[in-house]
Amino acid sequence: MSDEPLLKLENVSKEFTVSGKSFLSAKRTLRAVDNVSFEVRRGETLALVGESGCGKTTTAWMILKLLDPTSGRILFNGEDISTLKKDGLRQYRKRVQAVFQDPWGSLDPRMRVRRIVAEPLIGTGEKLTKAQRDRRVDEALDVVGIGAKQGNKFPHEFSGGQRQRIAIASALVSRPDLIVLDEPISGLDVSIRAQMMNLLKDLQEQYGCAYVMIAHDLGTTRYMADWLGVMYLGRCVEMARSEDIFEQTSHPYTQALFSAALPSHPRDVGETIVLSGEVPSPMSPPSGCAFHPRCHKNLGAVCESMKPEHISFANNTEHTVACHLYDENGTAVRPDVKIRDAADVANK
Ligand SMILES: Nc1ncnc2c1ncn2[C@@H]1O[C@H](COP(=O)(O)OP(=O)(O)OP(=O)(O)O)[C@@H](O)[C@H]1O
Repeated sequence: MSDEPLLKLENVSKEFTVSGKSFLSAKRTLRAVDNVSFEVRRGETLALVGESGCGKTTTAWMILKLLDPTSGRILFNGEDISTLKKDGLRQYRKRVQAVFQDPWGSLDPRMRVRRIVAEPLIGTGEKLTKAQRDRRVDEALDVVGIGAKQGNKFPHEFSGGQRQRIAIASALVSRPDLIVLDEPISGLDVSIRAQMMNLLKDLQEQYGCAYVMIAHDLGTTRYMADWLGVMYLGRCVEMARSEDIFEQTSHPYTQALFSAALPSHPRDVGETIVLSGEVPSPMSPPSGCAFHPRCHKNLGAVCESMKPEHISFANNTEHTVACHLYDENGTAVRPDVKIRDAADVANK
């Protein structure tokens, strides 16, 4: 597999202007995504995790070109997607597809399933005869387990899991290089989630497409993802190969997230870390490290006043973290620090 990234985000940020509550109050800026950088290689899966409101969907929407970044660049096969016009944009829409949590949103209830699945083939510039198009639709319906014969039915004639399979068929039919999966299984019954994860993995093996996956559930990401990015209040606070993060969580936020979701992991945490309070509003983020008010390893003054840079670990440069607990080589400075030591540390 080529090492050239299929998708590259370079310091991507997105700000929204939000009106005040009353007519007279000033407009304010909300930074939903803050300097996010990562790469996705062909055929690999990168998952973004984090609590609600941390910027996962906004990031996905920018990749899908449903939103434009306020700053930074998104490169697809080395090309800045903000420069795409007409044909280039049409090609991009064909090569980058999406599956959302609620398939109802993307399945027109008045259309037969065949027509819905064929939709991404229309207007992509790819010259297909009707027979070729039909064959593609049949194949897509077959590989997702719906079966070509069911194509004349309407979406309401299928169960939730089947509807999600139809949405996947529709995403696959144009043979995309990348599919953005926005919580694709969280709306489904627990009993069929495993089937759906297996299906997505099988399809990736068969077609070689990459996935950017948004997930709340760490169990899913552990099974699906090659890379994991942990987001907090718009920032990607930790990023690494999935197996490396599951082996060694480094950012205190990642540790808290993992300790709550996977009580037996990670090995280095040992005890359950309870995250106190809510995620602060991105409209008025805390100073310094935005996680400091909730952090069980808060070092005090440095965390409260300085935004930590992203650094990579000396023994594994693919593992990056933005936290004052680590020095510029990624070595842990004070991994032992507990919150009660914070004032002492700050005074040293
Ligand atoms: N169009 C918009 N206008 C203003 N604020 C927005 C807009 N879209 C998103 N936001 C805000 O940006 C922040 C990030 O939202 P986003 O939906 O990307 O988070 P998320 O991690 O995907 O959350 P969830 O898991 O709940 O979908 C939130 O504070 C949200 O309220």
